[in-house]
Amino acid sequence: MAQGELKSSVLNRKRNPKSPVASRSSKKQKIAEHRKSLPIASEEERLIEAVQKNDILIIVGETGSGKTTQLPQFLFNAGFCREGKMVGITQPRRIAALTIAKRVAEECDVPLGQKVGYSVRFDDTTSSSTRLKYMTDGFLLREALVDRLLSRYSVIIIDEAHERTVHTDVLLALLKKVQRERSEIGGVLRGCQGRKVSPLKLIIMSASLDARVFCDYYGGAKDFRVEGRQFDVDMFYTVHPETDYVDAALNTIFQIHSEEEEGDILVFLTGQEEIESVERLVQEKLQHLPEDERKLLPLAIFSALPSEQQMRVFAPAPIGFRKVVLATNIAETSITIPGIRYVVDSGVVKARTYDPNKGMETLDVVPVSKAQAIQRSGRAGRDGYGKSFHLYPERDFWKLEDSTKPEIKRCNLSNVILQLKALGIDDILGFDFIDKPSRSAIVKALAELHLLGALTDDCKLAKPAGEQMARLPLEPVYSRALILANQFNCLEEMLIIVAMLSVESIFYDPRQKREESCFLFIFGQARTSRNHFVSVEGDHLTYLSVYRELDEFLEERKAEKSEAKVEKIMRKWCKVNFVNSRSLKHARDIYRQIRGNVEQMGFNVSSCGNDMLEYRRCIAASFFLKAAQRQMDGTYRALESGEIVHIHPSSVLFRSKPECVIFDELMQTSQKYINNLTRIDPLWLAELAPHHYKTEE
Ligand SMILES: Nc1ncnc2c1ncn2[C@@H]1O[C@H](COP(=O)(O)OP(=O)(O)OP(=O)(O)O)[C@@H](O)[C@H]1O
Repeated sequence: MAQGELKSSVLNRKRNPKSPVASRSSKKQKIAEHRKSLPIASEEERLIEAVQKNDILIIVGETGSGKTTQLPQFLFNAGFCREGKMVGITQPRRIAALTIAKRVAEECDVPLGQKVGYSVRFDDTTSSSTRLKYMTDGFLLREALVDRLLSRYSVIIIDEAHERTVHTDVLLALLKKVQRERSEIGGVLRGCQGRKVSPLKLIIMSASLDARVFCDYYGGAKDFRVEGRQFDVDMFYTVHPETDYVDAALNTIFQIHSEEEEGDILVFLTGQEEIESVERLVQEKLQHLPEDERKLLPLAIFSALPSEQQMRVFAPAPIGFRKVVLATNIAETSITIPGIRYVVDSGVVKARTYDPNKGMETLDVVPVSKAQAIQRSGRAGRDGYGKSFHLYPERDFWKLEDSTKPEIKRCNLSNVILQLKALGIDDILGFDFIDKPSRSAIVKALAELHLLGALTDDCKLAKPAGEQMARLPLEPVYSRALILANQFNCLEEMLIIVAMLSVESIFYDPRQKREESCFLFIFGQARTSRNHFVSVEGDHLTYLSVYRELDEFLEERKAEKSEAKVEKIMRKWCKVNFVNSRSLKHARDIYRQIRGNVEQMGFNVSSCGNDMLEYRRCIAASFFLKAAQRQMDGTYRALESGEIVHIHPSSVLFRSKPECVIFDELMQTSQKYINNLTRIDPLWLAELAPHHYKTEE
């Protein structure tokens, strides 16, 4: 496609000139018409009948047929929320829970948080009048820790079950048990706060080509198909495979912008750095276009972005502009980004795989599954006819796996097992998982939890350490670090480090700036301006000094009260220091949230000030399972797995190569790398973790 003129219809988009009252009622009318036009609308009666007749129902429907937004409203109308009961709907991602709840509240014409609300980690908008509650699958799992029978719910809907997140898989099994227990109890007064427990209806919703796996798991449960989608989406594929999908995505964005009609673009890429680099490239390329063709607005969305920044992609583009949303697979399922008419699918996704025997994670860019490609296309055509451009040939689509491998088969199980133990499920090997993780993965995770002090010798939940670890919304190894830091009087510092380790790319790396002619100059400049943060003790302390320096800088400018001003100052500081402002802002949010958690648990947040020796000893005591020792040839041996590894070039200890280090990450990319390190004295391991290391080791 050659570049052409912008279509006049884009430039002529006008604001609605009606009065607020008139526009509100016309909006209501539009929503009512929209609801009626959804394929699921004509199925209301049949669906309710099926739910009434079956305790478990598997609903399969095309993307955009209206399952997520409409079914809960049908259930409400049919009386499933009487006597204060709720319908709970789980989503694999928080952004989906947030935006769908907002949409359903709008459809019901009620303020968010009353009849309709959402609950996700660190953000709960529900109230005692909430009847339709959207939440993440992880949130419902945590709720079960407090109310084992989930007695407030009359119906629980597990949405997007085909995604098979580890939390969804655990819920599928847990709810089977809860449902059995609730029907055995039958109307007896029990459950949380003596609530009356009635039988539970369970609905599993999937867009998957293969729903049989769920029907079989629930002993031949009935399936219900919702046929049809609201708007068509035309599919386009490349003739030949693309060698560089980032380049291909960039070209496609500009082709759509110059040749296609009005409508926004959604592009699927693999991660934060790639997205930020494409964002810059779009900006740069726009500078070379004539003034009237520059009206393209790139916006990013990925999971490490704070919620309010994620929400920016949902706002309409300014008049005359076309927005181009650059997303990871966070935008792949469930959500509707208003205005999106064109989808560009790179065909790839970044996938994490965990090897329990080596204790090693690999992060690879891999082809998407058919189900994922279909979900991606489904994001177009949600408020009108759409087009989906796949950056690979059609024959390659047919070669893709049908669906993604369940996360439970490729992740570290220690967190899930800790949650199950806290739920009173002791026989993990005998637990009825829909897809059983390997025996060795379970045994390895149990052993790790035991070493971390979360389980007793007979594999029961340790009190209070195991209980406290289960209550914190973190990986067990980080929860343990916080508990220990409380004893070492450096909880403040550990909270900062845990927050900083929870985000991607603290330092902005100009190597990502493709086509940068003065790359070497800028790279040198970045290193120099980063130098004053660098601690010879390692990356953890370097991150600590970045965090603290920004804190001091903001403290000095405390007079600037408005949040927007503070954010502006912060962005400027980050730019000068080559620090990624989005990542740092996210880390500051996480810090505040987990600080709230530990304070609720009664911990006093004290600081060790500048006593970094005590702090490094605490790191050694917390992460003793992640220690590595230098070998004669300059490589390192990870002490737990015996793997030979290298220090990652981005670590501040890359050149100094200390004798012994604690690492946070062990990743296989081109080589086996350890990253995010702290230098320790090897003797500390035997002293601080005597149950695992002997002095002669
Ligand atoms: N936040 C929103 N803003 C505007 N329209 C929306 C929003 N959410 C949903 N819709 C509209 O409602 C339709 C149905 O959405 P819904 O999420 O219920 O579909 P679904 O069948 O669950 O599909 P999927 O599995 O792809 O999420 C969408 O196609 C879109 O037209």
